[in-house]
Order: sequence, then structure tokens, then C-alpha cells
Amino acid sequence: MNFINKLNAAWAANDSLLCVGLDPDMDRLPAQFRGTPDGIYHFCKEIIDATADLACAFKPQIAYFAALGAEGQLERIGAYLRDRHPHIPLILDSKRGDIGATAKQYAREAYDRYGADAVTVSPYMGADSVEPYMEWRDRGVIVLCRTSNQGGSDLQFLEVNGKPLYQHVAQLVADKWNSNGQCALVVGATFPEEIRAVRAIVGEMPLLIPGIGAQGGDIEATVRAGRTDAGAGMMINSSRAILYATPQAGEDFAQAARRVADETRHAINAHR
Ligand SMILES: O=C(O)c1cc(=O)[nH]c(=O)n1[C@@H]1O[C@H](COP(=O)(O)O)[C@@H](O)[C@H]1O
Repeated sequence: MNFINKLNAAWAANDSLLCVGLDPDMDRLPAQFRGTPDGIYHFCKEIIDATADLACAFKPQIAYFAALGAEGQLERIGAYLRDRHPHIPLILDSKRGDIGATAKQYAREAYDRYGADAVTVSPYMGADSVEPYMEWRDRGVIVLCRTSNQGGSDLQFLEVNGKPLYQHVAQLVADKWNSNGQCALVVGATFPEEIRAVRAIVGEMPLLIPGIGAQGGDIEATVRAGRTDAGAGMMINSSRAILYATPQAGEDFAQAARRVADETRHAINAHR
């Protein structure tokens, strides 16, 4: 099953547009996972098991693994997901962008090594820098468009031929790069008006929307701006707010993560 079909199936099966981000920060892990050789794997595994029926995707951010030399644990997380929760897509967030020959290696890393269903990429180096990812016809290619951070405006808001650069990216991906129907775009929840503008350009194309939770994006405004006619079309990501949810009385970290994930899923669904 290709990425877009798998995503559609996960949206429906779990009645969820919530993407759970896996950003395991060693300083914030519960004590039992710190300083052990495979603590990151076990922490993520518990988060996955606690939220797999509430999520439409999991999105590990590669820097949190690579910085600690924990790529092997990320490989194991990919294998675990494929084995235990095969209907939930794995999005590798690595935001790569390089010349074609190098991109080919990055594509192998994402799809072969980690078994990702989709990968985030930067559009900055143009068509030939994303083509190697597209050669994997069954995988998703999620292109940065209007990122959630303030500094994203430095370049993405530059006016080019009468409209901001991020809108050119959306148009380019919709008109040209998405010829195989495998693309999605990243648009931050911190900019609902830009989500609305992108949705108007790209039709039904899925949007990966980080920025709710720790970054403070408004869920209602995000969903109203980004939903398709069918009330879907989004993977709304939250990482830290779920991973490091403060346990309430009688809960452990995984139960707290589940509670916050479920609250977030409901808050999203209330506006679909
Ligand atoms: O591509 C991304 O996932 C991404 C794009 C963007 O514009 N903003 C953004 O925050 N992200 C990622 O989404 C996650 C957000 O994490 P939280 O702010 O903890 O929910 C991080 O892994 C970021 O690297």
C-alpha cells in the first residue's frame, strides 16, 4: 500500500488526524530510560504502544537520534512499528535537501534503512534534488512550504512575482512535483492564514502541520483552515506536549502521553 493510501486508512481506522512526534530528548526522559544503551528505543516503544490507536502517523525527528549516535535505535523503532502497528505510517523528519546523487543516498537512508513511509525534504535546491525521493513510487515526499518558526518568514514570505515564496512552493509541488500523487506539504499551525492559502492552492493534498502543543498553535483555527471537504487532509503533529506530558495522580508517563494525545485528537475532531 502506498503512503497516501496508508494515511487515508489510518485517518479512518483511528478517526484521527493526530501525528505523534517522536523527539526523544535525553534530558527530559523518565529516569529509567536515561544512561541505558537502548533507553531511547524503549521510551519511544512505550509512547507508540500508548498512542497507536489514537494517531494517524508517527514522526521521529532524526536529529534526536543522530546526535546521540542512536540511529540503531531508530532502525529498531521502524522495525517495531512495521511489526506491531503496520497500519500506522512512519514519517522520517529529516528535512533533507542536496544534489541528486547525494539525495539518492538520503532516500535510501530514509526508506531502506529506517523503513519510512514518507520523508520531509527541503525544496530549496529544486526539482532534481527531490526527484530521487520520488523514484520510490510508494513512498511519500513531504515538502517544506510554510514552516512553523518565526524565522521561516525571512525567506518564505519574500514576495516573488506578486506573491510570497511559500505560495510558489505550494503551486510548484501541486502542478509539477506531484505528478505521481505522492507529495504532501509542511505548513505550521502557528500560521493558520497561510494554511488556508496553501489549502486553496493544493486541493486535497495532505498537509503535515506541526506547531500545536509546545509551539502554541491554535487547534481550532488550524483545523478550520486546513481541512478538506471530507474533513481530513491533515497530519497535525504534536511532539513535546505528548512525550513529556506531566502525569496526573496515579498515571505514569505513557498514560499521561495517552491522555494528552486523546485530548488533542478530540480537540482536532471537534472542528473537522
Ligand atoms: O517538518 C517538521 O516536522 C517541522 C516543520 C516545521 O515547520 N516546524 C516543526 O516544528 N517541525 C518539527 O515538528 C516537531 C514539533 O515539535 P513540538 O513543538 O514539540 O510539537 C519537531 O520535530 C520539529 O522539528
